[in-house]
Amino acid sequence: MAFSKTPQPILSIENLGITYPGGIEALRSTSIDFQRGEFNVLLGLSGAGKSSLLRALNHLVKPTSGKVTSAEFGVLDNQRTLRRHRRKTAMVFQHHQLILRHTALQNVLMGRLGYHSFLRSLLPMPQADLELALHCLDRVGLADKALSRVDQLSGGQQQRVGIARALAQQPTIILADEPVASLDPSTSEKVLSQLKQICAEDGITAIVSLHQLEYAKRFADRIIGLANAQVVFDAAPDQLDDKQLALIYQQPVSQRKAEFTKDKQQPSVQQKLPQKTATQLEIAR
Ligand SMILES: Nc1ncnc2c1ncn2[C@@H]1O[C@H](COP(=O)(O)OP(=O)(O)OP(=O)(O)O)[C@@H](O)[C@H]1O
Repeated sequence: MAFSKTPQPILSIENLGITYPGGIEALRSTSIDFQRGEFNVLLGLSGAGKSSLLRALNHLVKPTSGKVTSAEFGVLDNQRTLRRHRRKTAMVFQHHQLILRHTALQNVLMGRLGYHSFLRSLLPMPQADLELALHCLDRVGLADKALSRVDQLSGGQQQRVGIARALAQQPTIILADEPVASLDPSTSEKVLSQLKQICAEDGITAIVSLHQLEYAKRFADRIIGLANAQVVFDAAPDQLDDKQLALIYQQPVSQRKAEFTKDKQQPSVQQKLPQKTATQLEIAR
């Protein structure tokens, strides 16, 4: 089940744990090496811990234990290292987080902000940044929309602007948190194909959380399955059989406990219903 390790991971987590205030454990002591240029998909039920893991990789969520190590910059344990790591680690979000009243080009230029001081970023962007931003829009097929306001673009086009903004960071890693969750199937496929192709061309490591098993199987080089805050599968998509799927899609422990308690202590909804209504429910099934 373990994924074969090559000597040079670009990003590693070691005994990483995330517990939110209130005691909710989103990730239990987890260690993973992410290899250069790989397209990784995090798969799991809602609440399994995908977003928490993804966001901990650039400390948008602060881990409560363990460490994240960038091959380029070292352990993320100080502001300087974190700033440098974040500059080369771009994010693509489910709701793209674009400024809707700005043009596509203005949004893509935001990807360059990490390369400038605060004062410099108040001035017009350098010509080289403008050219790079246009090139990034061109790569996602939206050069002709550079001067369109983002609120005039379709959902798929908006997500492609989000990808172009990520590319403008000239990243070595892209973290994408459910990038196609708001898109229809055909647009989702186009967006994921484009993301995968660009990452392959540029040698970018992608770590992408997805809900759709079929996309995970089709696009991932490696699938990391999470359930109940733990990695339960870590291998190439062709290793994913029914047994492994059952592990990934097992009911959350909290839900199982709640149902066990409910079964033991309380009559089921059907038991509580008058006999006639319960029979009608049975028939309606
Ligand atoms: N900010 C937070 N504060 C408290 N608990 C949180 C917070 N964010 C997430 N959680 C909890 O942590 C657990 C893991 O959540 P997470 O969002 O990482 O899962 P997920 O697999 O990404 O789910 P989804 O697919 O629905 O986005 C869940 O029980 C969730 O309720």
